[in-house]
Amino acid sequence: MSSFGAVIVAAGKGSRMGTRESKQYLMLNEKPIMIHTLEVFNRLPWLREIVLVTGEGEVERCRRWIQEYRLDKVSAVITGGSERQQSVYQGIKQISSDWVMIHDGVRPFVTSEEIERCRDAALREGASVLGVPVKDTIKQVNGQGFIAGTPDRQSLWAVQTPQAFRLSDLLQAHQSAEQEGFVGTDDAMLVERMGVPVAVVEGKYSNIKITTPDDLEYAMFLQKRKGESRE
Ligand SMILES: Nc1ccn([C@@H]2O[C@H](COP(=O)(O)OP(=O)(O)OP(=O)(O)O)[C@@H](O)[C@H]2O)c(=O)n1
Ligand SMILES: C[C@](O)(CO)[C@H](O)COP(=O)(O)O
Repeated sequence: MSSFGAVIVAAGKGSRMGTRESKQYLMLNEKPIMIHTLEVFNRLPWLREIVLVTGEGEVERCRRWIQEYRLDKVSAVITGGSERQQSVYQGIKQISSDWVMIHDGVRPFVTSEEIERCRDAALREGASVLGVPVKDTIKQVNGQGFIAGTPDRQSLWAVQTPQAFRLSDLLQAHQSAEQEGFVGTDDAMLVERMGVPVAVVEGKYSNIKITTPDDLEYAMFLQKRKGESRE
């Protein structure tokens, strides 16, 4: 099978969390959130390498955690950039596999089953992302705070990570975006604009991105449930 690597991005400031410590380093059940995430990927037998992208001044601490938790697939720990896109680009330059998965370090509840469905869809279709159909009605709102439009909910999905691509496609997409000054909010945007079809794979609503304080409470519930399901 083609070789797969993963880039776990954990170099953000976590401003929406409002904590002194960036959220990816916060303890969840006595273990840093990003370590929970790395452990999920490190358990995948078919994954060839993991590149961790972390914050300025955090490389040594992360390297100690990697040793402590025996994350033997981590091949490099590097610092990211001021934008998530820059962190991803730095990370994929360290990957030597044919395919790469990009995953947020603050999405610790993704399962190996979801990751493998994302992998298989990428191998089949060329690129793939995990996502879930939105449950709320989504509105476009204008600058005056009034509804400007209501997209058809049937076509709306909340897209998550991992997002999987051919390494060559993603490198080219990031290079083009950097040259053209284009900044997207996910990697699929950069590949879409290159005309590469991206398949959406239905994941789980529990694959949350820990972003604001209320997410932490839900994360503690999910972690407890995860622990209980192992007993
Ligand atoms: N310059 C950045 C920004 C974000 N990320 C990572 O990308 C993931 C998703 O980003 P987000 O949830 O927005 O994290 P932050 O940017 O830290 O959050 P905020 O926008 O609240 O500051 C996180 O794992 C974050 O650490 C990153 O590696 N480099
Ligand atoms: C990549 C992502 O997680 C997909 O939903 C999301 O776009 C990241 O956005 P953020 O503002 O960088 O958290």
